[in-house]
Amino acid sequence: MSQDAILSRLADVIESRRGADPERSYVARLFHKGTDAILKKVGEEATETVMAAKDGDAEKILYEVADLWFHSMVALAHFGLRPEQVLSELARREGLSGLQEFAARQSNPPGGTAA
Ligand SMILES: N=c1c2ncn([C@@H]3O[C@H](COP(=O)(O)OP(=O)(O)OP(=O)(O)O)[C@@H](O)[C@H]3O)c2ncn1[C@@H]1O[C@H](COP(=O)(O)O)[C@@H](O)[C@H]1O
Repeated sequence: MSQDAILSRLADVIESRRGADPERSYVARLFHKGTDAILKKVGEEATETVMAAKDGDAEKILYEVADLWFHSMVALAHFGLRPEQVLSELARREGLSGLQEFAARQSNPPGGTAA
């Protein structure tokens, strides 16, 4: 199966678990537990990614980043957001120097007021 649309397909599956039986679905269980549990998993997987990277273990890094992306997608769904919106944001940044983007953020921070 093509990998091109994996994020969209996975987001659809995650969305379909809303209201599903927490005994039969890991995603439904996370939704059922709520915001703090979902965000705790994102934090844990981020930490496990850092630990794998410190070990320099390529296979483990890929495994942990997959866990991190997956739990980040559950968090996105929890807040009514889609991975396509993240991809659009990355596309918007494409070709824009990270330094230019940083300067733009200072004068127009996302969801905040300028410093
Ligand atoms: N991609 C994933 C995926 N990646 C990781 N995980 C689960 O995320 C959990 C990771 O937790 P940890 O690594 O911390 O291990 P753990 O000790 O078992 O978890 P905790 O007890 O610490 O919470 C494990 O239970 C993994 O099985 C995932 N669970 C589901 N998916 C996808 O989501 C779909 C829907 O899943 P269900 O809702 O379970 O049907 C699946 O078909 C998959 O495509």
